[in-house]
Amino acid sequence: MRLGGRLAAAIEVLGDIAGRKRPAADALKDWGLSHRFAGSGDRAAIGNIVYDALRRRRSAGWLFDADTPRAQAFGALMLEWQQTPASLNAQLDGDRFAPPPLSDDEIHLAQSRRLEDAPAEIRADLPDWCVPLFEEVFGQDWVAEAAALSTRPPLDLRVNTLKADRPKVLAELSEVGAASAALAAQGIRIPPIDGSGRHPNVQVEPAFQKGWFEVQDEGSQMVAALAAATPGMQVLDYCAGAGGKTLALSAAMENRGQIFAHDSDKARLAPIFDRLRRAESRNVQVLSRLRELEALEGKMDLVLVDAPCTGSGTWRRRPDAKWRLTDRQLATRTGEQQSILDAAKAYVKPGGRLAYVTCSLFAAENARQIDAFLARDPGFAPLDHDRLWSGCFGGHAGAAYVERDRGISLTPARTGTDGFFFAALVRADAH
Ligand SMILES: C[S@@+](CC[C@H](N)C(=O)[O-])C[C@H]1O[C@@H](n2cnc3c(N)ncnc32)[C@H](O)[C@@H]1O
Repeated sequence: MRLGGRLAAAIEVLGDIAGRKRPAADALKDWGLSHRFAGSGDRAAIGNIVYDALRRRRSAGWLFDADTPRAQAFGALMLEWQQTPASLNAQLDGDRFAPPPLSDDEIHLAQSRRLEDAPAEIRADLPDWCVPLFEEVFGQDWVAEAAALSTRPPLDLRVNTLKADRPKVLAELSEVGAASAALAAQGIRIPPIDGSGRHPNVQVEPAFQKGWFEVQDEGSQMVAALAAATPGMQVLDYCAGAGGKTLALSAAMENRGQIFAHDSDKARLAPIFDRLRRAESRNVQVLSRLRELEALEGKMDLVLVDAPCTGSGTWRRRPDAKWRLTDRQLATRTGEQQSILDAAKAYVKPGGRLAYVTCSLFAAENARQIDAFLARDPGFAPLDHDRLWSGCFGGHAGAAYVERDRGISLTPARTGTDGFFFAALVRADAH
């Protein structure tokens, strides 16, 4: 397929996503199943146009003054693929699978508009209702922070120190542009790919099969490090899901002590078994039933609550979620977070820690959730997050947003990671 056919396919998929309000991955998969002639390179290119258009939906559409799949797809090629109206029309010329070329009116409009002149919410590529939420957290930096969430993400890996070290994994992956990550001690980064390219499928690498590394965003690795699990501890990972953080904690604990991995959803927990085997994590017990946790009450050195959240920090990877999210869903998530925190605290021993993590950037899910928890339970006190940050990432003062008594925020603009929030609370009393 030439660019024209790929562009037409991307417009069709964007129409499907908008019309049926369905996830981008599902729409792309269906398109692939009904167009089996398309090769893997075509699918990757179509996927890239679709994802770029979703990340830049407002700014791409603004160039053509239209919130349509056509405007978003053409706009994405101009903003992210260094195309111009003239270069696009030249490539579409004579391609019978291409969408209609840009009209004189469209060309005139796109050439007369400069993104620097667009309203702030357009440059931020945010739904209107999210603007005050970003302003609340980031003040005058809110547009830059939101815009950084609209860029292509890197592919990050975490070296499993139970089986390998970073130089060994880097040597294995030297051909795919892998380099040490800037902040996470065991992180490896493969930078975002330009244009129609795609990241290598690292999961077919022998080193992956041997458990030498996991795919994990650098921010996720950093919050696992901030949880400060050490060998010999008793740890409850209360929302373990597929075990991304469980595995990082297990490696930090050098397989010594005990991690209890729980999740209320057995289906989400299911992949953890294979991952634990491959990583040779031997200090993890998976407990899917709540009643199995009874014996742990008041005994844990560390309880990690990696809470269900809106995922607003991961919009680089799941840009369709940005446009589907509603304020009602945000309210539902904050309610769940509150009840999970209130339930999980019972397992912390006196002097132990409750660590709270989200991959969201909204204050309601993060610092305000911590304020409310501390107001409900004066038996917990916040750790000094300035000290925690400098203890873990000492050479990088100022890289993250750190509020001493409220927590630490990582963002694509500041730390070059997905957006994450971390707060640690110490149980001071003996009740
Ligand atoms: C952010 S995900 C966890 C990701 C995982 N820790 C990782 O690093 O891969 C949040 C998880 O919380 C789980 N969850 C939601 N409500 C819960 C509850 N009441 N108790 C325990 N887990 C819950 C969800 O099933 C989901 O797997």
